[in-house]
Amino acid sequence: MADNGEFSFTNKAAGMNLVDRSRLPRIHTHVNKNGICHDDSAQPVKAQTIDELHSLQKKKSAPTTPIKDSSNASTFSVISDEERQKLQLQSISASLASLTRETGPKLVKGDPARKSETPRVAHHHHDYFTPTISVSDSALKFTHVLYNLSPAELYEQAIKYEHGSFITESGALATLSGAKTGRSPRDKRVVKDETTAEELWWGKGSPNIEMDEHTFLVNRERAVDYLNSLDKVFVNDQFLNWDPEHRIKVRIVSARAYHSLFMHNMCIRPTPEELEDFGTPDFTIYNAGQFPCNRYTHYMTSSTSIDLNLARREMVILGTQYAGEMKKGLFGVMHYLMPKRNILSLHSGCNMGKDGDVALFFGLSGTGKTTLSTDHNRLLIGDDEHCWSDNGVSNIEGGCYAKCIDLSREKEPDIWNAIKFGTVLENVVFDEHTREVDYTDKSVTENTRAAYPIEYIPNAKIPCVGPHPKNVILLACDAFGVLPPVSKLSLAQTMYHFISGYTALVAGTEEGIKEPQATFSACFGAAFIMLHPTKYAAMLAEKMQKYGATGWLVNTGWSGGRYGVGNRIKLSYTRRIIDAIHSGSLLDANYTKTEVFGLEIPIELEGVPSDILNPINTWEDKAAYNATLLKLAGLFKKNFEVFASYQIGTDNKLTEEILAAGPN
Ligand SMILES: Nc1ncnc2c1ncn2[C@@H]1O[C@H](COP(=O)(O)OP(=O)(O)O)[C@@H](O)[C@H]1O
Ligand SMILES: C=C(OP(=O)(O)O)C(=O)O
Ligand SMILES: [Ca+2]
Ligand SMILES: [Mn+2]
Repeated sequence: MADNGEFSFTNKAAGMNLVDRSRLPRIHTHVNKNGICHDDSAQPVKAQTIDELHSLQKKKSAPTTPIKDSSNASTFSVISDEERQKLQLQSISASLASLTRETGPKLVKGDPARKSETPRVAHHHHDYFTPTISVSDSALKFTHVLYNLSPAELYEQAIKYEHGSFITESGALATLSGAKTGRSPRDKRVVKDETTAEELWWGKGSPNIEMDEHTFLVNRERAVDYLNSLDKVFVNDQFLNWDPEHRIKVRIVSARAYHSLFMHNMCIRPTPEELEDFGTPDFTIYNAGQFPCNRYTHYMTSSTSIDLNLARREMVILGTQYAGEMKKGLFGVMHYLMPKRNILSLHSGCNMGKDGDVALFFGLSGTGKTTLSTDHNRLLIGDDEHCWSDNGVSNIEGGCYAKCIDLSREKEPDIWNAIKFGTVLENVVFDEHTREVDYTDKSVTENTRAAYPIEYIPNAKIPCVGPHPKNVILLACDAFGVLPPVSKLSLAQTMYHFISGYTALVAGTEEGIKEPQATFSACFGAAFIMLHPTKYAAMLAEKMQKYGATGWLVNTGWSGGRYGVGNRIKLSYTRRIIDAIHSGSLLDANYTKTEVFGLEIPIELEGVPSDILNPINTWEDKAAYNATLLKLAGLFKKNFEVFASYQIGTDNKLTEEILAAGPN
């Protein structure tokens, strides 16, 4: 390097200083009258101490308050922020009241780590949270409430206090859901009282395992006492259902920032104004997470319990931190509340073309609802839970919950790009230094998941509502490899397959499932429905008839042999099939009918090799194909026996046609 400039560095001689300080220009400072040096390039900060400096960093934002008592609605607009905060804390305290104590715990808003907050607010609230029974330690203690925190605040809480929380390279919050990495359907209990005994589906095949009111209260008290024993609890006040006429207000009380952020993403997020008008929730979840149920409690068969009380409009979660339990728990509640209003609740994805054609995607976990409803050429209404009312369709949720195993940027770019700041990434494995996620790694579980707000998908339809569906697509992931990649269904066939709800359950989403296996789940969601399957089926048939929707069966599973022999149908082929359904071109194709299941299958479909359209062509061993086909048909028939004696709605003719629409 030439030694000709004032700022040149020199390293010519070994052992010399890299920078020759004598050649650098001096920084000119002046000495003021106090004798203190200043660098005059910027104004000095308006702070005398470090604490003061830090206090400048955060701008005060008015606390949002959900409480509006209808009795003082007229005075609401003039009440002070302080008064609002009082009312809000009263409502949350009422939610957290232990039943024996009549009054809730003393609550303080904010993070207990910010010590200065406690005495100030504590002083305010002392006068009206007077314990009504003899004072115990729990009655003396304050519970801090972290109310509807923002994603940024929840990130900080998670990273500071929850083991296994990290920021990934793309900005998502990686978390661990603990010992449970999937739902626990065998630990779900529903209170059987006079009303629910009549209304709900009980007995063989039903997901509703009974418990009594008293046992529910035992578990509720256990969860509430646990939550109140913590230094802080998270409270989310949010909405379900984008149809404004049928919106449900939900409150979620939980112990972890992870759970609060998950529900922030999955439920509909209220605006600050909506939160001020929130009032009393329609439904409350008490999620005690890791805290187990007590095995001496009646009806308990493990340390996990998910308890639903429809009369009290409450759910209690003990002994599992799997967040999907809350999301699907609320879905069950909607399967009860919506049909009462003559609205059909659907375990389906939903999207809409630019011309307003809506498609529903029914299917069990892992069959492709999220993947196929997230379609760059169409508007996403939702990926998992919808309502079909006289107004059309509406999403129940405010977010999506995508499977991440083997996620690829190329095949699923919209989901890939949604995994950014704000997204909860469950149970994934990442590089400890770069924080790059390895989506192929199943070390924690195969059921790795991303939960993100629906607006993270660029072509989301906000508000998430649409007109009546034109196509009803039933997704089955057929591990036997004998169902065709696509079949056009008659209404009776659609109902037969809807009631059957066949798929191969893919590993991981439910505890204890290690390999795909054939399963039947009525209405493609037996784990979540509350009424008898034929009630939902009758509503679906009526709506499909009324609005002229076409039914389709799409196999997103195996081709060329059963699981272990053949391969899963390429996602790109399934996408071409779905495109042809949306565009209407498949409706006009030439069809042939299959043996045994009597399914109408197209002879040709653009972008898909014709020989895979009929599965027999893809099997080398034709005898094995026929045997497997008959085996699956037998399983269908056996499963349907329990439904053979039921009437579907008021239409005798349709009921008979449905019974005849299965395999022969
Ligand atoms: N042909 C296919 N069609 C749909 N999904 C497929 C196909 N092949 C592989 N997959 C994978 O299967 C999974 C489907 O999961 P997902 O869409 O989350 O199901 P659901 O939402 O119904 O639970 C995704 O991981 C997707 O990448
Ligand atoms: C969260 C779930 O939904 P899905 O797998 O259908 O996306 C689940 O079934 O637990
Ligand atoms: Ca599901
Ligand atoms: Mn899904």
